[in-house]
Amino acid sequence: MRTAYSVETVRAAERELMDRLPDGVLMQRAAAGLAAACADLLRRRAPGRVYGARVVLLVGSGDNGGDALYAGARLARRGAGVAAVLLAPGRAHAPGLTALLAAGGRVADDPFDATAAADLVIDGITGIGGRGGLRPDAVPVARAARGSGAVVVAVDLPSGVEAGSGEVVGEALRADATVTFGTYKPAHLIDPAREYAGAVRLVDIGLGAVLPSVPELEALQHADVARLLPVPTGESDKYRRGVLGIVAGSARYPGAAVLAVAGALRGGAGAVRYVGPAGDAVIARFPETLVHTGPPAKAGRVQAWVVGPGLGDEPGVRDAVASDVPVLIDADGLRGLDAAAVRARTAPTLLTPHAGEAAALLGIPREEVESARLTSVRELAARYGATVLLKGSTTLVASPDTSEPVRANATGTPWLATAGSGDVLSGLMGSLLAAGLTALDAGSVGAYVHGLAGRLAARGAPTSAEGVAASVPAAWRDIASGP
Ligand SMILES: NC(=O)C1=CN([C@@H]2O[C@H](COP(=O)(O)OP(=O)(O)OC[C@H]3O[C@@H](n4cnc5c(N)ncnc54)[C@H](O)[C@@H]3O)[C@@H](O)[C@H]2O)[C@@H](O)CC1
Ligand SMILES: Nc1ncnc2c1ncn2[C@@H]1O[C@H](COP(=O)(O)OP(=O)(O)O)[C@@H](O)[C@H]1O
Ligand SMILES: [K+]
Repeated sequence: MRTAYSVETVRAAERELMDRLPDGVLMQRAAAGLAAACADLLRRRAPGRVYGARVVLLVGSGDNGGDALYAGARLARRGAGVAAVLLAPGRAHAPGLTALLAAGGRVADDPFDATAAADLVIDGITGIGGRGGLRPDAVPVARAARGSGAVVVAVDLPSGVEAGSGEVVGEALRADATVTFGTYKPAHLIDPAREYAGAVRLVDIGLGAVLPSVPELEALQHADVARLLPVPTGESDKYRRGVLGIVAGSARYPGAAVLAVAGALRGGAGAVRYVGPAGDAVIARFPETLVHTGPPAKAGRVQAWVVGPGLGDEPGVRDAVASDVPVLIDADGLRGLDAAAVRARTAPTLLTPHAGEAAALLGIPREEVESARLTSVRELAARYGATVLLKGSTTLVASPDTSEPVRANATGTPWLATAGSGDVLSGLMGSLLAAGLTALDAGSVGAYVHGLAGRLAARGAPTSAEGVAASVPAAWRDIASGP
């Protein structure tokens, strides 16, 4: 599990730790980890050593720049030629600059000449104190660094991203690698910032001892998902594995029903009951499905419902919401959803909007959701008293219980932005709900498997929702077989 803490929590923990330690120790720990990571990267490219390598530091006005300066000093002591570009010359971290100069480093005469010749650039413009994207004076230097042949290593965070939300407002410096300290921050787990960070390395500075036990955000890894995937045993029968009911499809969108059933069958349901007008299309593709044309309440016992994909104006949402088993509500099922009825439910509810649907539920413009995904998913979970999965390039899953961390999933690929892939996801998560996973686990495990299936299906070329469903078993096997 990767865990991330909010900026406020990180700052409070750092203060507490600093009070216990002699001055400057934390920054030295950070700089030592940063310098070691840079030395590793330099060894991996010509000329294959630190001695003689050309290193440029981009130094802002805060402690992020201080980390860069001290790391630069360490590299200079090992024979690298280190030049610092001071973006706020009068306000650069003074002891850090003194250390760099004492170690044989220098201040760059011309930032553009320096970056053009660099093997490695250390981005220490801003860290957790950065707000509102790169400032105009930093933009040309950042672009020159990115456009040079140098490896770009971000200190703590790629400069210009919002540490607490993962937003990128304006311009940010894309890194090949990021070295962060003490704990991940939300920006390391949430796109678009996550993508700007490149490969992230976490350096232990002793913060773990003072961080609270519950993080703000967590991201499941293979081993976590493997533990949660349901596996049938000798005692299992189809009912114990879970029967999933699917209320989906309409005369206009019969395919959504087929895709949701496809996801459900690959998600391990013992049986799938399909309720709606697309029974013929479903049976033609999946003869193992139990179909029913009456209302959901009369369809027979299920352990969970999925309601909404391609539903159009077909009825059925009310029955599902009124049931006493877990319910996943997606797509058309979310339209005009009655918050009071959802809050009154006794069994778990999982709402799975994309940004447009989330915006409609919150009554705000889509861009507002896109630019504040973490806040939006929390707000929806609170309003509906339900677990909410917000789809997108990073999928976020929030429980209505605010003491639970939000789960972030980034296993997906932009190739998943294809019609019907969300229907497959609904069926898959529905099966996991029917198997007894909590709404938070079903959502985050489903998103993880679906994202990986999307990657396997695409492998760099367009794929379809059917292709994603067909790759779920390969993704499942990959996860279950271990790291
Ligand atoms: N607090 C601690 O104990 C530790 C902090 N460390 C480092 O300290 C960093 C935080 O340092 P600070 O709080 O000084 O904050 P930063 O260094 O992230 O940035 C703050 C400074 O940048 C300026 N700034 C803000 N937004 C800007 C923008 N868009 N463009 C240009 N300049 C901008 C501000 O005016 C301020 O002077 C961490 O990210 C980490 O790198 C590490 O040394 C580990 C220990
Ligand atoms: N840029 C992206 N990167 C990764 N995954 C994406 C991206 N865009 C969409 N997805 C994923 O693709 C799926 C699309 O679902 P949805 O929007 O409901 O589409 P549909 O209604 O057509 O099925 C979701 O799982 C979503 O997280
Ligand atoms: K930085």
